[in-house]
Amino acid sequence: MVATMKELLKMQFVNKDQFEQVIKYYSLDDPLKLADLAAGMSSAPRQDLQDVLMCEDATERLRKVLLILKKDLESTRLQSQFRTQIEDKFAKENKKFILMQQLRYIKRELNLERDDKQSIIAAFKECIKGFGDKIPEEAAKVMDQELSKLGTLEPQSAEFNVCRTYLEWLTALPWGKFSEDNTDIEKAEKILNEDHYSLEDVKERILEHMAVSFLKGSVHGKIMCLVGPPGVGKTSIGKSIARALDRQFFRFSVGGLHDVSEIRGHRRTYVGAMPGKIIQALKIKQVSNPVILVDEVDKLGRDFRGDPSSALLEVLDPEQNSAFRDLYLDVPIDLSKVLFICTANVTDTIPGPLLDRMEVIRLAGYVYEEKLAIANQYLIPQTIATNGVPEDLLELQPEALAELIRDYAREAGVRELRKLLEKITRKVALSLVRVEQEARERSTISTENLRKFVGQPPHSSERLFQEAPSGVAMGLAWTALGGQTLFVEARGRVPASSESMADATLSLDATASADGTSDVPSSSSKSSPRPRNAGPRMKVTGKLGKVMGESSEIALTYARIFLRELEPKNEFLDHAHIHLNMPEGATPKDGPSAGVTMTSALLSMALDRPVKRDMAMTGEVTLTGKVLRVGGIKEKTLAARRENVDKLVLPMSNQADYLELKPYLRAGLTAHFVDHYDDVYRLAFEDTGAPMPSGSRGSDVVTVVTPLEEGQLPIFMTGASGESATTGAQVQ
Ligand SMILES: Nc1ncnc2c1ncn2[C@@H]1O[C@H](COP(=O)(O)OP(=O)(O)OP(=O)(O)O)[C@@H](O)[C@H]1O
Repeated sequence: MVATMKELLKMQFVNKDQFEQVIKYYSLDDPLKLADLAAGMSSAPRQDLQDVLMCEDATERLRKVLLILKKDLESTRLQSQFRTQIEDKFAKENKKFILMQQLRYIKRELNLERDDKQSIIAAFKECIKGFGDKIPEEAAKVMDQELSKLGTLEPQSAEFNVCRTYLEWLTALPWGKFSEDNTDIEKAEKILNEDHYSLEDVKERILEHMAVSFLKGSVHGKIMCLVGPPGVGKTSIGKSIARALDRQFFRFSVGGLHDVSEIRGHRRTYVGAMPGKIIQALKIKQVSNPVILVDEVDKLGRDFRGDPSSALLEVLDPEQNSAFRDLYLDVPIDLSKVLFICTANVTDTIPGPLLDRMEVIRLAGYVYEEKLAIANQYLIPQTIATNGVPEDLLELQPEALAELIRDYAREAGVRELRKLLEKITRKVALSLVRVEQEARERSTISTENLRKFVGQPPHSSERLFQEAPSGVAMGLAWTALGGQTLFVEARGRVPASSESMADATLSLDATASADGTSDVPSSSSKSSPRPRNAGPRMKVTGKLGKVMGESSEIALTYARIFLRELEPKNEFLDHAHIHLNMPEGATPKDGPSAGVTMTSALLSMALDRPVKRDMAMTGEVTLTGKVLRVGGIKEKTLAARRENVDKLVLPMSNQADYLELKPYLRAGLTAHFVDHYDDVYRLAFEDTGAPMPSGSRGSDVVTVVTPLEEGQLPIFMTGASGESATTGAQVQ
């Protein structure tokens, strides 16, 4: 007996024999069998059934029938599967709902808890009541509105959570909560001295600021901005100010920050919206008058997400910040009692309107003696304590510390020095835990075993030129990393009449060779007549900014005038193709202060006479030879001492800046103050065999000699800072 179609399909019918049987059975035009078919396909689409009936070929007809039935069976199976799943889910939800209702009912009967939503609302109301009248009217009104809105929303809805989070932020703020300021200025001074060595002028400015705030009873006024190279203690002095004032301290960095909402918050319409950093600071610190340190304001970004500097201005400006509106909270918040302190490496990149409202306090960097004292009094005790090494089990000999400062951590600040001391202490800690407690011995770090702890010194190279050849002059520059020496190299030759500029520059030696050889013709050859058709040209390299580029042109024009008066027959600068280069080409440089150095390098090249050894100069030069005032005298003086330079030529108008420096900072230096290039020339080329001008158009040179103090080391460091090329700090 042949099984019916449905039965065969239910048996997963694919067997060849059975298939043959079915074909045979259904190939007859028997109306009864057709009726059987139709019954099996009752739920099949009409079109499909028609297709079957119209099909003439019996085998094909059968195949179609089978297909229809297979589909039918599949859909029946799926339907029943869904039904079971849905029923299961409903049963679970139902059960949960019933249990929840029972639980709620039981809790309410036992008076254990009120309705969830109601309890949330009640908690908010309680919290708001606690603030009393300390909440400003507008904020109180918004809280009321939000509370009523919360009452109308379903606790399971997304909007309920948005509304609840918003109220949580509003009620988490320290409305009217202030910590009491320390008004004892002597105690404040003691704390500042306890935390930091030296920095007298910085501490003095901070104390003045505090004094004004105490008298006025508010911190209104300019925002303090601590500017200086890395590791000079800007961040840590900010922390110390908070300690001196007895206030909470919060720090955040805006370096590389592009998104304005980091400061001003996101609008509430965004998913995951939050208030900005300032509101977060108030919430975390739970007082309305913390000290907030905004680090790296000189590295603020700006893009399509807005201009964070304008948002920062709104926050920091004492005129505007008593009603600061965070985009998320959208109620006025009084920030006028917050003490904002900013830090930066340079002021050039701080947006103008922001800089205008700041009181800049400069931290220039430390000399050797200061680093030694900082290490002994602060860094060594601190690192020993943080690494858990018993004090009597570690001894760092003074010579080893001197070597660390001199050869390993040649920097303006003390960050690298701190890292090295930490490295040593960690190594000592490891060696201590490797042996039994009783067998532990004191570790002594001397110059002999220092390398075992910190490896080879990274600063083995001396400064770029110990003795500069003709065409090279040493300047002093001021970078974000502190002061440094900056060499100017000038090379040039007069091309043959047929030579093009390209050929001429190709034949130029871009870097003067250290042995002093140069392709600059001797003075006698320079006075011979030259073909005039090639014309003089100058190429300047070393990643110079616009101002420095212009300064090089002024230097060339002035050097030509000067040379014509000095040696009328020497026409070298009038005809030569010149290449002026400032090494460390990866470091951007700008500013006019290298004017005198460039002029000296050009004259040294044209006269084939080297500039006096160990002399560094700085000053802007004008077309008439006047030497103008420059910035960063302290940083430049520290760099000169670091780099073995003992003679300085500085603008007369910077004399006061120099004399303001503590004598120990300029110990061993002879500084000459000039106001005309004639005197720079005399000082730089005296006794080198170069011709001397007949008189000077400047006023008398002032020379300040500062002898070494007793027990003070002479010059103690050599070599240029290796850092600047990699960090891209701008030289000025
Ligand atoms: N005068 C000082 N007396 C004692 N410790 C100091 C002094 N100057 C710096 N330090 C210490 O040096 C370390 C580095 O200082 P800090 O991090 O404050 O530098 P910074 O100027 O903020 O640097 P950056 O610009 O990289 O942020 C800190 O541990 C700090 O305590």
